[in-house]
Parts: sequence; C-alpha cells; structure tokens
Amino acid sequence: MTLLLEATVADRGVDVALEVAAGETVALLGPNGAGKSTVLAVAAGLLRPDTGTVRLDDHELTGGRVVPPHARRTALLAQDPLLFPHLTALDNVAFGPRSAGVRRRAARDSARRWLAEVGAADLAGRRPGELSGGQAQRVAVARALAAEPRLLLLDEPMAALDVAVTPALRQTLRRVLEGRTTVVVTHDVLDALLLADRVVVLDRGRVVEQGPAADVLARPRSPFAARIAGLNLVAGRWSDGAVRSDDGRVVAGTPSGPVLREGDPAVAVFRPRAVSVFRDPPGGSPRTALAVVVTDLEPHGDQVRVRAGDLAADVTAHAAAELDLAPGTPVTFSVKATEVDVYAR
Ligand SMILES: Nc1ncnc2c1ncn2[C@@H]1O[C@H](COP(=O)(O)OP(=O)(O)OP(=O)(O)O)[C@@H](O)[C@H]1O
Repeated sequence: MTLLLEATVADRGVDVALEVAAGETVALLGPNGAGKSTVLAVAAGLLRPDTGTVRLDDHELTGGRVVPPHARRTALLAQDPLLFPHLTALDNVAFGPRSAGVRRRAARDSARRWLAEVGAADLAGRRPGELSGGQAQRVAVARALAAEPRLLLLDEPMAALDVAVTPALRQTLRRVLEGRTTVVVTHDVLDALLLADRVVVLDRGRVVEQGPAADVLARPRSPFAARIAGLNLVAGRWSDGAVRSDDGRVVAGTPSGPVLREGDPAVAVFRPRAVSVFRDPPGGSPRTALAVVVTDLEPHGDQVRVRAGDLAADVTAHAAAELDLAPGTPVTFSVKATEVDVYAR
C-alpha cells in the first residue's frame, strides 16, 4: 500500500506532505515539537487535519467522509504497549482478528504464529502484569501485525525500554517490517539506519530534508540530522570561500557536489574530531576560529566530547585537563578548511 499524506494542522503549525511507497519503511525524525506525533495521528485517523488528504492506494481516508481509525486498517504502536491487562498475551494478539470476525480458534492460531514471529511464543499464557517492558512491547508488535494492517505506524517503539533489550527488539522489528508500509517516529540514529529505507526530517511542522538514511546521515542538511549523525553543522550562505551564518559565524570549507554560487544557501559540516580547542585564538593560519563557551563535557569513546551549544569538539582527556575545561569556559573551536565539507542546503 502506498501512503500519500498531505496535511495542515493550523493550531500545531504543521504543514506536511509525506509519501511512503508500498513496502517502504520511513523514519520520521525531528526535534521535540516538530510535529512527528501529529503526522502519525493524522495518518492513524485520530486527528482530523484542517486541510489535506490521507490516501492509502486508492482509498481516501479523509475528504468527504472520514474513515474512523478502526476501519482504516492502520495499526499504531506507541511507546507504551497498552495491552489489555485482563487478557493473556495470546488473547491480546487474537483480539484484532476476533474483532474482524475471525473465529476464536483460527484467531488464536494466528495469534500463536505472530507471537512466534516476534520471538514471544513462550509468553502466550502470561498476562501483561507478568511481562517485562521489552516482552510486553514484543506482544504489542505481534498484536499490531495480527490485525494485518495495510499501514503500520510506530511512535518511538523503543523509547520506554531498557537499553539492554532494545538491540534485540530492533532486530525483530527489522525483520517484521521488511516489505511492510511503515512510518516509524524515532530519535535514534540506529533506528533510522537499521529500520528505515528512507528518513524524513521535520522541523517546526515542515519537512526540512529527506532521503535514504545513509545519505541523510552522511550529508545532513538540517541541524537535527547533523546532531543524530554526530556531526557539526553551520547553516548560512556561501560567500568568498566560507559559509556565513545569519548570527555571524564564518566557516571556511571545501565545496562538494553541485557548484555553489556566491550567496547560495549552504551548510558547512565537520566532524567533532576535526575540531581543535584553544584557550586563546590561534593566529595566522587559514583556519576557521569560532569563539564559543563550553556548555558540557562528556566521555566519548577514548576522547572527551566538548560541547559548546550546537557545536562539539573531541579532544583527549589529557588535552581537556591541560586546557582546564569546564562548563562556562570561553574557548576557540578551530577547524581546517580541508576538514569542512560544504554543500547546498
Ligand atoms: N494535543 C495537542 N493540542 C494542541 N497542540 C498540541 C497537542 N499536541 C502537540 N501539540 C503542539 O503541536 C506541535 C507539534 O507537536 P508534536 O507532538 O506533533 O511534535 P513531536 O515532533 O511529536 O514532538 P516530540 O518529539 O516531543 O513528541 C507542538 O507545537 C506541540 O506543542
């Protein structure tokens, strides 16, 4: 099934067009309040857009007569598994087919198959109160799939889980999402890389970039995509060998991709490892020097990540100690032009 969604929701500042091809998994990314849950709610039929349409193949889900959520054949899986507490895992999963008129025995057989599919066959007889968070979420995935949805909507399915169980559940999702038309909202770079064919980044209610996950993460154009890819990004206009931002930052770099002309909107992207940190501005070299204030220090592999607002530098622990860095310390972040990738926004 192909999903075509065009929606404006005025009081939430959302104006989005989203297309998901049959069998494709799209990850919806973006900062808090970007409109991700709103888009899912519109797709699920829980929220009526002010204008726009939602179509699954030739089925119009909005427009004249709004198709109610249960009749859309869409399944929405939230952070919280929301299982019926008085039913066993098996009956929770059988609930969808039963509601669709499947006989009890056949519904239970199908529920068993779905539980096995998500690696939860041995949990069939347990009630939700006897399941861990990760187990309950597996059962919820089985329940969503058992309803044979044409469109699967996942709202941060692993956000509420212990980090120890997320890799296994992510592998399960990777397997069961194969070939299903799915939209998954996530903040996690691994979800984007491992689950999604394509990512769509929202910011302030608008799509700001989209493309194959690996491409967007390798060459981000939005601050959010750069952040989850672990890259620094300064957006501005290309002029005289540098990207110049509205707030006065100047980052010299090396353009790649389509030719940039003077004044074109562009981004300068560079790795935290490429950034050197100085107490005093380094003089005389053709380097970019950004005056910043340290906001945070955190361990990062065998390095220390020095954060300064939206920028980051990785230095050795020895260097961090030598520089006597702490939140509030004014420093200069310096990066060579050859380390800075510049391309059109
Ligand atoms: N029930 C609501 N009523 C009115 N406004 C809302 C409601 N829910 C969200 N909003 C507003 O709509 C905008 C989009 O919010 P939404 O929850 O869709 O973003 P999100 O990208 O899912 O954010 P998060 O990552 O924090 O869940 C925000 O400005 C938010 O404050």
